[in-house]
Amino acid sequence: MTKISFIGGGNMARALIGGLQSNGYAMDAISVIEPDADKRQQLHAEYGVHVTEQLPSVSSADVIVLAVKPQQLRDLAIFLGSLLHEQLVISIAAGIRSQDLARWLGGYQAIVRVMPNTPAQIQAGISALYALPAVSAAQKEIADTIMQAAGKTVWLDAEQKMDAVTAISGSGPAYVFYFIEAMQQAALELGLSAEDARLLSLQTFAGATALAAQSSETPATLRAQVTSKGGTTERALLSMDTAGVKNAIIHAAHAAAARSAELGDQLGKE
Ligand SMILES: NC(=O)C1=CN([C@@H]2O[C@H](COP(=O)(O)OP(=O)(O)OC[C@H]3O[C@@H](n4cnc5c(N)ncnc54)[C@H](O)[C@@H]3O)[C@@H](O)[C@H]2O)C=CC1
Ligand SMILES: O=C(O)[C@@H]1CCC=N1
Repeated sequence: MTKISFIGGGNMARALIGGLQSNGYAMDAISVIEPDADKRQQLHAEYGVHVTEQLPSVSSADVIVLAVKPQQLRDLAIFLGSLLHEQLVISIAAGIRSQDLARWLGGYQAIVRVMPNTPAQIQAGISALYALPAVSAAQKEIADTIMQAAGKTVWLDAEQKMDAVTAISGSGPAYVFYFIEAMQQAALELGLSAEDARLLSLQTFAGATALAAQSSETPATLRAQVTSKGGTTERALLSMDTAGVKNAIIHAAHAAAARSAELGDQLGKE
């Protein structure tokens, strides 16, 4: 079993470990290096993974997943470089470009950059992957297998596309949760119980998403099928258009992509 060492045991590492566990991955092949003692204890209790605060323990891993904040990556990578010997390095940090990471690692090139998302924890994630040219086909296969335990994978032909991916699928779950929050609040205001508000809004999302995925019709056509002339949906959509909801969502995604590029520019300079 490929030994995986996560550096950083926060939200995204937990999501990926949860996905690996649900997929039957041996939890004793996974270790997590995390400075926060409470998080270490929780990870060990919940998943049975090895936990430590000692960075040198990565030496025994086959794959190292860098799961710290983008702002924490450079200092970590500078230490990590001397501990590497043929391991595959997977970075999930938003914005940080592979060549900047390679430079911080002292020229180490076996790097796959990945943008996962949190539905990974129930194997419903999607990850985009980009490999530096030095990464072998076998290493790409390993990265793909690990990320498939968390959901679907897509390989990018140009790293520049990571900014767009980050804005759509990386940050995207938060946009969907935001919409669900709004739907549930409206349901409560309209007099439904909390239980019904949750069930009705979540099943509506799940059903509409499944329909959009399975149907050959475009989302616009599916939307038109809900919208009776002079009816309730028409009134709701008019309200959304007047408030500029669609444009706000599009602008939000552009803002996220711009922030991803900005993180790469700012942090990559160092
Ligand atoms: N949360 C999300 O939805 C997604 C996050 N990402 C990326 O994943 C990375 C991690 O994000 P989160 O898990 O949300 O952050 P987080 O803050 O929950 O986790 C980061 C963890 O790294 C630990 N840490 C800090 N310095 C460390 C060091 N030197 N060695 C070992 N561990 C250290 C922290 O104690 C913390 O537990 C970020 O780079 C983010 O851009 C990517 C896709 C989605
Ligand atoms: O908000 C962030 O910066 C990270 C990257 C994508 C999702 N969470």
